[in-house]
Amino acid sequence: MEIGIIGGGATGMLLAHYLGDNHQVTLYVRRKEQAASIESKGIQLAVTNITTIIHVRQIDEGIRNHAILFVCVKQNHLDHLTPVLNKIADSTTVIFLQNGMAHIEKAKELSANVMVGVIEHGALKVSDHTVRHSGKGIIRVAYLTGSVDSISLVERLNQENFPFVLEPDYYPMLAKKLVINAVINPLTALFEIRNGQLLDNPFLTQLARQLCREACQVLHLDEIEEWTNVMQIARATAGNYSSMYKDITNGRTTEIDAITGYLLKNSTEQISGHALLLQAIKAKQYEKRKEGEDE
Ligand SMILES: NC(=O)C1=CN([C@@H]2O[C@H](COP(=O)(O)OP(=O)(O)OC[C@H]3O[C@@H](n4cnc5c(N)ncnc54)[C@H](OP(=O)(O)O)[C@@H]3O)[C@@H](O)[C@H]2O)C=CC1
Ligand SMILES: CC(C)(CO)C(=O)C(=O)O
Repeated sequence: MEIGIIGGGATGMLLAHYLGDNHQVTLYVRRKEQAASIESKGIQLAVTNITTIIHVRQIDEGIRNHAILFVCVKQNHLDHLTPVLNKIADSTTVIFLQNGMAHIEKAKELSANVMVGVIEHGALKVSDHTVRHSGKGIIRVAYLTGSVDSISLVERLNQENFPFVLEPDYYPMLAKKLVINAVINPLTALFEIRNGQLLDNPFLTQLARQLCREACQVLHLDEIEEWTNVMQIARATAGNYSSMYKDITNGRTTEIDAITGYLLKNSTEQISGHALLLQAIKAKQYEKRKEGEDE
């Protein structure tokens, strides 16, 4: 298939590497230097040193026609892509792969077919042309809008070494991932700890449990089931730093608005734990940025 991928970060390069073997893949990046780096060196998978040759273009040159267009940028970059996505051919299926749920309403407005997904892999960008596959998992996708044969599309994407699974309903798929990110990400970022430490410190575990309860109340999910899920992910990724921890440490904008902000926006009752964490993360982001400017 002709596949386009927007975003040459960790997930965009991971997809380009694995899908590049079986499909015609074009990766759209924002910077000229990154385009040049991938053009000359291909995408390298760290540790293995396997190189995949794909097409790379700067996004400013425009998007070609593709059967599938994956969107692999962070939530806070999505608004800049609106003019680009509005021009995508109606026959294309756009697949959004963000954490959080703030993108759903805008995604529904596109005239192209739209699917959304969650990535259960761990990926780290090592350089402009190198990605590390730090945790093997799957990508779940679900239909959002338009006329697309989701079953055959997912069958064609699915690979033994890089599985795709079709979910019957997008809402529980995204909501369950949202609970995990709304509990683990802000707490680990605020307390500067690895994911597993949430379960080692009884005070933090109690806080995490409260956040899980509040999130489930907003999203109409079963609290016991989701808490079991959160604990399982915290254990499975015990040695990792969350993406929010890493964003703050590196002075980048976090996805807090699309995660915690989404819960606050959609809550009919007070969710005091999340309300406090939203401000705390923004305050920390602000301080880290100031530190960077002062240096
Ligand atoms: N990494 C992981 O393991 C996982 C990530 N996710 C989710 O996947 C999403 C993407 O994350 P991730 O890949 O890690 O993020 P990264 O920050 O690694 O990559 C984002 C990329 O998007 C590029 N970008 C931003 N704006 C544009 C634009 N207008 N046009 C083209 N490219 C653009 C950035 O380019 P530049 O380098 O020039 O700034 C950057 O390379 C997030 O929502 C994240 O939460 C979910 C699960 C796991
Ligand atoms: C699952 C988890 C919490 C793993 O770190 C994640 O998705 C993230 O860090 O954004």
